[in-house]
Amino acid sequence: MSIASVEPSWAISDFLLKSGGYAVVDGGLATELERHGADLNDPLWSAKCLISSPHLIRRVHLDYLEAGASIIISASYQATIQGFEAKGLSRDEAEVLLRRSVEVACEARDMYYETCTKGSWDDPKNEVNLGQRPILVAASVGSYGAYLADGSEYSGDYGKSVTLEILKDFHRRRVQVLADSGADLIAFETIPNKLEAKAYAELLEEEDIKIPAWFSFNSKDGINAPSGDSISQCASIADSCGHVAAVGINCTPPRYIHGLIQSIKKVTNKPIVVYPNSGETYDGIQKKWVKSAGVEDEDFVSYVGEWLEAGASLIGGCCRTTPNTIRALSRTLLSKSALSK
Ligand SMILES: C[S+](C)CC[C@H](N)C(=O)O
Ligand SMILES: N[C@@H](CCS)C(=O)O
Ligand SMILES: [Zn+2]
Repeated sequence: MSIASVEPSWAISDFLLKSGGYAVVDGGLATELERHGADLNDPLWSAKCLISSPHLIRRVHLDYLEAGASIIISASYQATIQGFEAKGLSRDEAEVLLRRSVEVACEARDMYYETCTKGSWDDPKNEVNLGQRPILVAASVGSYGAYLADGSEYSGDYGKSVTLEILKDFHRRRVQVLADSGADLIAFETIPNKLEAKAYAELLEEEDIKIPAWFSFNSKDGINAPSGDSISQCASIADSCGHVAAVGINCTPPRYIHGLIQSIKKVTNKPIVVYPNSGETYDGIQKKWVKSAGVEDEDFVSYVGEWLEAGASLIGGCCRTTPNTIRALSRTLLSKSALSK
C-alpha cells in the first residue's frame, strides 16, 4: 500500500482511517539485534548490522510483523553518511547502505505478506493474525546526538557551535536519499531539542520531500525534551510543518507518556505516535542500559488504555522492548477496539 498519493500532512490520518483508527508500531530494533547476539558497541550502533548482518535485521523486522506491528522502522537510526565515511566507506557506499536499510524492511514486508497468503498463520507463534493489513515502512532518522554516539540524544546539548544551518547540512543528503528509497514515511526519532526539530522542518520544506514524516521527541522528566525545551514548544514546530503527518514521543519511560500526550494534544490535531522504551536509562559513556525502573511486558500494556484515551493512535515500543512486548500490545489494542465496536 502506498500512502504517497495523499497530501503528506494527511497521509497518516488516512492510513489510520483504513486501519481502524489506530496502528501498532514495532518495538526496539537495535536492542533486539543485540539480544540476538549482535555487538553494537560501535559509533554506527545498529547501522553496523547493515554491513555485517542484514539478514538479522530482516529477521527482526519479520518478528515484529508476526507480532502484529503495522509500521516497521528501518535500521538507519545511526546510519549517517558522515558515520560511514569515518569508517572508510565512500559516499556512494554510504548511500547504498542507507537505501539498503529500507530495502531490508521492504523485503521483510514482502516475506510476511507471502507467508500470510500461504495461510501459514496457523502457526501458533503468529496468533495475532492480521492477514493482509496495510503495513508501512518508515525510514529512521536518528538525531545528530545519535551520530555523536555518546548518548547525547538524551541530553539535547549540542553546544553553542552547533547551529540550525549545521544541523540542516548534516542531515540534508541522508534525508534526500531516504526519501527516494521506497520508504512510505520518514520517522525522525528521539529528537532532543527544538533546534533539531526546526532543522528537520526547514529541510523537509527546502527539499520538498514527497513522503510524509513524523517527529518523535524524547523526555526524561515527562514535561520537557532533554534540552529543557518544553514538549509543547517542540510539538508546535512539528504542527506547523506541512510535511509532518504525526507527532509524538519515543525512547522515554512509559510512566511519562500519558502526561506528554496531553501536552502534545494541546498544540496539534495531528495523529499522536508513542513508542516508549522499557523504562530503563541509557548510560552513554558505558554504552549500557541501566535497569532502574524497567517494566515487564504486562506492565507496559497496562498503560495502553490511558495512552489511547489521552489521544495516541500509533503505539509501539522503543529500546529494550521486544516482539513479545509488541505481541501483548497488539492483543490489547485488538481487544479494546473490539469492545468499542
Ligand atoms: C538510542 S541510543 C541507545 C543509541 C546509541 C547512542 N546513540 C550511542 O551511540 O551511544
Ligand atoms: N528505531 C531505533 C530507535 C532507537 S532510540 C531502534 O529501535 O533501534
Ligand atoms: Zn530507543
